[in-house]
Amino acid sequence: MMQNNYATPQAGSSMDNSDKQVLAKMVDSASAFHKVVAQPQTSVSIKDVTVSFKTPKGIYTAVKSIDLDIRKGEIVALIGHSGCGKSTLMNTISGMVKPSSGEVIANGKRVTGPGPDRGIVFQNYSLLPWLSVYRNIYEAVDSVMKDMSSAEKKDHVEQNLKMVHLYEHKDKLPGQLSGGMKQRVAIARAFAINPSILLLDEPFGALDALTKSNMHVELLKLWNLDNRNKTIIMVTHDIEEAIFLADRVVVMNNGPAATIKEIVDVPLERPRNKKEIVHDPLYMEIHDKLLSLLLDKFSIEDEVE
Ligand SMILES: Nc1ncnc2c1ncn2[C@@H]1O[C@H](COP(=O)(O)OP(=O)(O)OP(=O)(O)O)[C@@H](O)[C@H]1O
Repeated sequence: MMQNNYATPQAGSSMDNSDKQVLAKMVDSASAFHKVVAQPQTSVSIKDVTVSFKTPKGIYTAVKSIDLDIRKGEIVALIGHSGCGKSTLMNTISGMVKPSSGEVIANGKRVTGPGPDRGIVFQNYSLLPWLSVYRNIYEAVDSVMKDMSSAEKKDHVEQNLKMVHLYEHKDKLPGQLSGGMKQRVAIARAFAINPSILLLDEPFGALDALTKSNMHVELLKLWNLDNRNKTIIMVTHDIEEAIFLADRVVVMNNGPAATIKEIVDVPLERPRNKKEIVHDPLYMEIHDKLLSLLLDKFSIEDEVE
């Protein structure tokens, strides 16, 4: 039988000072052990990342000294004014932009380029216009899931199409779909390659408010179906979107050399209900906070000195 190293002394037994010290050390190391075990797994770690670009006018530093740890299964939204470096930061995680200094660790490995553990969805869908909906997803699966048979790949693609309610449209070309449908194909394609990290760069930016709202619910459904295991990092300009989806909102300062201004927690319970959440005082508080962080001026009167 395993000995219990953390047993307390029997009642009535006396302890001298050295016993007490030993016991205190044991309790300390036990709680340290539990802290380590209980610590959530880090999915992405951005360590002191600076990105500079060579431009005709000289070196332009987009983001500077960014430090950010993102837990496995966490949804994080990056928000900030246009040009502050949100996409640049995302692209250091996807591996499409190399940091000028610092490093990004994804799933315990240093990012040196794109990889199938990180799926990316852009605002402009990036579907291949000459391939059907089905083939757009199949080609991605085929290039990543080498061990699957053709029949398994077919099943897998069809299952992912059903998940986003597009099975009936599988033979259409992207040009025959609405914006929301195209974005669902792009999301199904990203999910189909089963990345543990999903990077969404303004995925719903081009959609009307109603479609966008439906897409938010669809995205969270997919995340739930996957037992909330996927880490989702998304760029957005939309405060409501960020609060509805995210566990934390990372607010960036304006560039050049943009840094993180503040990280705002969103401890609203899940599942979140679109209609009800907006009446939650905590939602309103977070909304106000984000608005204040993003807006320097609230009305034209603020312009008057
Ligand atoms: N390849 C590049 N070469 C030179 N400058 C670049 C390059 N990529 C980005 N930049 C500059 O870096 C800054 C940050 O760009 P980025 O696209 O990351 O901003 P963003 O916050 O995502 O903007 P938006 O919200 O408008 O999409 C901008 O000033 C942009 O012009």
